[in-house]
Amino acid sequence: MLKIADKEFASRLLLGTGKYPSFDIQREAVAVSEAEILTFAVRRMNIFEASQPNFLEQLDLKKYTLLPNTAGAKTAEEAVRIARLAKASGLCDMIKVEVIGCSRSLLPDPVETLKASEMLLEEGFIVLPYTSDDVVLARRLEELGVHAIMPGASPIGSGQGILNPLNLSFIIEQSKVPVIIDAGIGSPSDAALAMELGADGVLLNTAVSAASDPVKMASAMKLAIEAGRLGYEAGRIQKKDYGVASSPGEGMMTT
Ligand SMILES: CC(=O)[C@@H](O)[C@H](O)COP(=O)(O)O
Repeated sequence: MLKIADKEFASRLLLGTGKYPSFDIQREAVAVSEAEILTFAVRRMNIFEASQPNFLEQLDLKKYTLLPNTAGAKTAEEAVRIARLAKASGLCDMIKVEVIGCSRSLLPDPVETLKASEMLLEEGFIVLPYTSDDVVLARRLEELGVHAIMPGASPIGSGQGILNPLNLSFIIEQSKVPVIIDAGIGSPSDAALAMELGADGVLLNTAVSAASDPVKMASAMKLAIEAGRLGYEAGRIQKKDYGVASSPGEGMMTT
């Protein structure tokens, strides 16, 4: 089980809700993914405008935990304002802190992310910050008291997969809160690798929503995350420099 604060989830896949070709495809993709946590950008969701189409209306909200995110924020203050709006909607008490520091790479601003996380923790939110794969920043966030760390695999929407597995391993090794690899996942093998590294979960959006067949890809991601987790729990063999025969040589009959 994935445990975040006092909440437990059977699925380790967290799914974004942006950029699907249609609500119907999105609904089907979400269903086959078996994800229990859905993230959405508060700024892009018409949560206060009943007249506007809204994906959340299409869902049985009792089946999902909503994870609003502060996408669009460039400062800690903006992120906090967006988080308060999300809380006021009454839909959720968790928040994914996303403070972008570079509009080209979409990489997070470490200083503002730390600041926003601190402010939101003081206000009683369950805080899940999206961070870079910086090991020291991850430790500082955990020391603040965040409820999960969400380091990026690579830039949001890039589909480049895991660029720095070593840093992610260091973060996973040092963290006592769940580590959820967030952003940049491009294929099921990327998601499986994240889980094999020992991550507690994977958050992804574009790899599914922009796939040629989002529903099939949602299913593939679910299976990859389950396979990666099983592989991690099973314990992979050590890599060796030279070949080692798979069949025992001793005791074999010779002619
Ligand atoms: C939806 C969301 O929260 C994104 O900001 C997230 O980081 C996913 O990134 P990808 O689209 O690269 O999976």
